[in-house]
Amino acid sequence: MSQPMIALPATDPTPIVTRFAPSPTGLLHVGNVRTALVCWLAARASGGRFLLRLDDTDTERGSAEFAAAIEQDLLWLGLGWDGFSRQSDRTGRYQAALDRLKQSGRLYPCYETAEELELKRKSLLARGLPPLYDRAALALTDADRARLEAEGHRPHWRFRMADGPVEWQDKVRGRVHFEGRDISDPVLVREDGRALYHIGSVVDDAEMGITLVVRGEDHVANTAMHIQLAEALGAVPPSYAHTSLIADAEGHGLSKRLGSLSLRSLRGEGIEPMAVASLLAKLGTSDPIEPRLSLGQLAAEFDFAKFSRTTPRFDPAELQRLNSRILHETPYAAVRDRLAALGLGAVDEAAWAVLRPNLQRLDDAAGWWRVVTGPVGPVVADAALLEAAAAVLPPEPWGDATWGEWTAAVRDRTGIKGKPLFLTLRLALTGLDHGPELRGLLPLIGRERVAARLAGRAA
Ligand SMILES: Nc1ncnc2c1ncn2[C@@H]1O[C@H](COP(=O)(O)OP(=O)(O)OP(=O)(O)O)[C@@H](O)[C@H]1O
Repeated sequence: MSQPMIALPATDPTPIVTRFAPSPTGLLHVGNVRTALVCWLAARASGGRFLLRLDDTDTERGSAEFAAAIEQDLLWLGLGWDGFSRQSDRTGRYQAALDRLKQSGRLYPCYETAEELELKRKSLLARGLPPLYDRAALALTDADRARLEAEGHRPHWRFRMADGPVEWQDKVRGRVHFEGRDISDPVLVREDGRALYHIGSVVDDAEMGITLVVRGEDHVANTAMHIQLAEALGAVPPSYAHTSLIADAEGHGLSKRLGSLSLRSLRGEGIEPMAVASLLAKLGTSDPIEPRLSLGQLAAEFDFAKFSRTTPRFDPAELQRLNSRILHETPYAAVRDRLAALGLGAVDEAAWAVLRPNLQRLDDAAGWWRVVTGPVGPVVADAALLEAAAAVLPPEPWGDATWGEWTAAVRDRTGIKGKPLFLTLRLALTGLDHGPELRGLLPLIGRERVAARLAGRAA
């Protein structure tokens, strides 16, 4: 008998709870931001929740300033969160989990020094073997441990991986398979008593009800271990999506600590948040990169099935092109307050429509607005032509049709048309040989200033 056809919904109907968990060790770079954006879009596309969790337990390298900068940068991009936490506030929860692992025998103390471990590693590699920890510490007796402690050795603690397969269906990479025995027992607690990132990550994901972990592929091997860790703590591991890592235009990796391609520097260069989002949401996917004006639209187009596993390169020139195209489409209501903050409160909707096709960044508007309000030192290329043009300058009010009517009258009077006419007028009215359409500029400049500039006076 043939199987009945089942119509599956196109998208995952279950609301996803996901999180972005950066360490505050530097400014977010475009790779981090792409991961955050993918998390956010996955949550929004499913009607779910996006949590921000600062992985701030490394007090040596992290700082409160970087933590604040991460929050500001995400908000600038529009990636608000539905829940916020700091791992430094939750160390008691991690300690409780570590105690449980000790009780169940999955966490065991080790006393090798870094030098001893390095020697073991080198010797394994020299014999062509994988550098797995040999679990020598599991053979220590209570008396051995007491002696080591009495000699002043402090233990670090390892999680005992179980043998057997660890598998998951990754939303980007498909089926991923590891063998537990191929993974070295990871250190979860250092000699100084500090818990490493893994325990916080797994405990928080479980206690915060995370259903999907989206992170860079630098974490794939960690995930096999995190799955076992979650299970050892009695939790159901979440689903996973490991996105490829973004490289710079030359193909080099990015690092927060090295200050690569930060979101902040792009913002300083006048890049619009939606230009960044439009590029990063589509980079490394099968969708074309096109300007998008809202995150909601990007969420509607979001699908993990579109992501490829190749390493995408971030091209600043492409971002710049997108930025211009986005500004050219941005409606007045979206920029009114920002124009006012630039001292351009007088730029109204009609003026914005004239200026925006010439913008590469928003603050270019100030330069073009000065062309309107003056003073502009006109360039007189043909005094006779300008005199004739002034003689047929129509009375106000001026509108969209004025430019066409006026230049037709100048042409009829002088017999000059085309480029010699238009370039001469442009140089006289703006002092420049390029810029916004004169049809739109003319009514903004107004008759008084136009007349003065035609007469060669700065106005
Ligand atoms: N180049 C990259 N492309 C995409 N995602 C990345 C890239 N680098 C890091 N990520 C992801 O960003 C998230 C935050 O990572 P993390 O805070 O460790 O950043 P990092 O840049 O690796 O920092 P650091 O340089 O301090 O190690 C993780 O999910 C990580 O996988």
